[in-house]
Amino acid sequence: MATGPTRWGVIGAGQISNDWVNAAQTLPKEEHVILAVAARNPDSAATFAKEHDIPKAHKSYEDLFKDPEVDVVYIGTLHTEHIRQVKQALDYGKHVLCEKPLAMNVKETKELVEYARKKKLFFMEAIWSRFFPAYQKLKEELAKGTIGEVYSVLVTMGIQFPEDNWRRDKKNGGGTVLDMGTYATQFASLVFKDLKPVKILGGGHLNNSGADDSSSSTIIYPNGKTATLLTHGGVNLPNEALVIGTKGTMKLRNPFWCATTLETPDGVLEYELPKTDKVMNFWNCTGLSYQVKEVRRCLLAGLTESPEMSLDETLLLAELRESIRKQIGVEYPQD
Ligand SMILES: NC(=O)C1=CN([C@@H]2O[C@H](COP(=O)(O)OP(=O)(O)OC[C@H]3O[C@@H](n4cnc5c(N)ncnc54)[C@H](OP(=O)(O)O)[C@@H]3O)[C@@H](O)[C@H]2O)C=CC1
Ligand SMILES: O=C(O)C(O)[C@H](O)[C@H](O)CO
Repeated sequence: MATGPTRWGVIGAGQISNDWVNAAQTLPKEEHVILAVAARNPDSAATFAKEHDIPKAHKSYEDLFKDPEVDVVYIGTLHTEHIRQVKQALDYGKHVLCEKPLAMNVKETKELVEYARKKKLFFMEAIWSRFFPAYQKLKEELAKGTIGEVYSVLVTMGIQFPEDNWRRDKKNGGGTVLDMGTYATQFASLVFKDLKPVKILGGGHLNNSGADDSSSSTIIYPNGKTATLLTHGGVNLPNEALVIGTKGTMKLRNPFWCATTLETPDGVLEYELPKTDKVMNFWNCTGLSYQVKEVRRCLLAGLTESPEMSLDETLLLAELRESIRKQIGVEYPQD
């Protein structure tokens, strides 16, 4: 791979893997090749491979991890499964990009971070938001002091999921804090990156499975700064992220976790996404290609972590989520 394309193996033939592969395939073939896929059911991997023009369909996840031609594995499975799958991929010497949330709780997240660091392989939680051009621009404007001293972050993420969606089922890792709180907390953490939270307040409602159906939380940072976050699985919220300073406000939207619009005091900036004619499951998902590019950039530079989404930050997000959802009363079997 030193000179050739990055050769990807994908595990999980579900919804996000569909979007991720379609997004990665918008990139030049000289840089990224989706070489292999594996699923729990070999027939499902074969069908996925055919649909996406992927040369190899392996009979098991382990067969894919063993494939010497695969440089890096993308894990697109439910987060209840990540702990075992990430470790096995690393054991076979693969670099790993793993879907968010990286794991079920702080304990699992720490275990994975330490494991990857010991192996000295590239490892990243797939917080794709960070690599959107609108995020890069927001960071530039924050660094320039465009809105002065920032005191407040306000984020809402709410999507009306059907009752039978796994996101509402605790045994499948459901709960809005794990699903949407990952995005909300990464935004707070991006803005207040140099500050250690002094207090985390959380509340919300549980559904019948014992997962949270809504959350309302405030992260108190030092020096009068706060981030207020709402998540909801039963109603659509504005899905915007605001950052408010002494000289004005900036807002990411459309929606904030894969933003194509940035409002600044000087005007509204719109960003076009890469195009595909493939069927996508989730909003703005050709934007997954930005993080795919980041992984190659890091591999070529010999980095084992992305400076934009470090493993320390992944740990912090896990801690924030755990504190919030435990205050709501969500306990997972993995805790
Ligand atoms: N970055 C983003 O924009 C998004 C990220 N996500 C994240 O991606 C992950 C997958 O979500 P999504 O694709 O929507 O989910 P899917 O329901 O489509 O499931 C994905 C895959 O997970 C595996 N899986 C599903 N159920 C089980 C189970 N009960 N036991 C073991 N494995 C199971 C299957 O793998 P197999 O095919 O091998 O059977 C399945 O194809 C989640 O962690 C989610 O948070 C989800 C949506 C968007
Ligand atoms: O990661 C995601 O984007 C999610 O799983 C969301 O909760 C949602 O489905 C939005 O697309």
